[in-house]
Amino acid sequence: MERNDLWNIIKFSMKGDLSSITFQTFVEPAKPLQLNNLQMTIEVPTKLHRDYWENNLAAKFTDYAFQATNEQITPVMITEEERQQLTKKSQATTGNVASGETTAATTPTFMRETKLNPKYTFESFVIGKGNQMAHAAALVVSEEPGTMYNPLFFYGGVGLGKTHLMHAIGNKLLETDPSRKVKYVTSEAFTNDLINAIQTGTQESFREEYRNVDLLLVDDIQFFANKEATQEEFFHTFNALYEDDKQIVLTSDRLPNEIPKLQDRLVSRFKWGLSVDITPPDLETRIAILRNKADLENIDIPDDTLSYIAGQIDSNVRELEGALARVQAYSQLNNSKITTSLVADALKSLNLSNKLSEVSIPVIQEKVAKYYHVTMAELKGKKRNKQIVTPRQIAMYLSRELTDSSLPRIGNEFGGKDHTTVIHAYDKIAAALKTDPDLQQAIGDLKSQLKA
Ligand SMILES: Nc1ncnc2c1ncn2[C@@H]1O[C@H](COP(=O)(O)OP(=O)(O)OP(=O)(O)O)[C@@H](O)[C@H]1O
Repeated sequence: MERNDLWNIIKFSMKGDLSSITFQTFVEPAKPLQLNNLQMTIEVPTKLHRDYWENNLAAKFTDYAFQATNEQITPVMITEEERQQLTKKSQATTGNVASGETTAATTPTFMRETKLNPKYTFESFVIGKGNQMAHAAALVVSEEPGTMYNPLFFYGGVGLGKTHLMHAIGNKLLETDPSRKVKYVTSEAFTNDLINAIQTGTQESFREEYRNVDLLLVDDIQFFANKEATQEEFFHTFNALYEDDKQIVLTSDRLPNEIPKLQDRLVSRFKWGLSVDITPPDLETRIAILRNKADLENIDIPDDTLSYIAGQIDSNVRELEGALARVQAYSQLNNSKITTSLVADALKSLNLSNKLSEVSIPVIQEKVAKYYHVTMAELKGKKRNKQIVTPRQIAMYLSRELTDSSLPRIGNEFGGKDHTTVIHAYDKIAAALKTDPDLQQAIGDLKSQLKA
């Protein structure tokens, strides 16, 4: 989630929770500066504000952030004056931005304790077609680290569960044997740690810290792109761990050979183990993920409403969870039960997805069904008689024209049809439209009804 989106959600929650004077005094003037490594740096006007935040608001912040993102995000408070001093200092040295890490630079950053998210476990991970193999490989690695798949490399788009699986491996390993040393870092944190070690002459401790672990988890290694010194150091870290049969797990948004300027020797090492991709969840898995999450959080929500959310958001799981958190907040605020119409309102007013301001596929289906006097079930069904096939094809055509849903998603909304069926329907109607005045009339009528 973007920094400002998250901040707005937290502010919104705090507003409902604090007295209006407290809110105006302490929350209103605070400014989120940066969201990085599970820390949000927040600027406040004075030391008094900072102290108040640290003593009274930080815990609330973390709770609300967790509700919205499922991640343990800590606020790092900084006064305006401190920020100005840091900016001056960093301009004079490396051009580093003011961040929580800079303010806390008294101990080397790499000595920070690894924080695994306790909620990211195998139990809370929903298995579907797109992540089945990744899940199985992760489980094997957590049971027998350093033996079968080393390194284990997950790749795939954002918010699809790569970090979740990584933490699950760490959590499971520690549960089985709490004496094991597990280190989780993002590739950016690895780079920052290295820079910090070089600046403070503590490379030896850096190496000790990274090379004496049983399990090293490095997230988002696509950010190693173009970073020569980091790659060099990581190469040696990798070799030391590998030779010692220690487990390495890596994630990236793409395959190693697609990461720009990643040294060949790293690319080839990353291929020694197992690379598994994670693909976006299908509708059923999205519904299962939402159901799982709703049950975990004790959110009372009917099945058809969950299906509605899952139908609206097909990009990634993070957005899906974000939508559920927004819906929950919206229902609490309005003091009403969660229903499909409340969800439609909640998602629209929070402007979660542009698609929602457009016509949706179910609405198109309803209008077409009514226009041609067929039922919704017939429209989504398999019957092949002309009185039903034509309206079905028209509805598919309009879904493609008027929404930006993908072909597979349109197919899904029509009772799980293949995307090639949607293409065929679209082409057929588009061709007929050139010559058939009745069809032109019908499509014109339907479009104007849908836009009304
Ligand atoms: N299959 C799943 N079951 C349950 N929760 C899931 C699943 N997949 C993803 N999630 C949840 O979705 C959110 C985003 O997942 P995660 O952070 O692991 O994504 P990612 O692939 O690492 O993305 P990024 O590349 O942006 O770091 C997390 O809260 C995670 O728990």
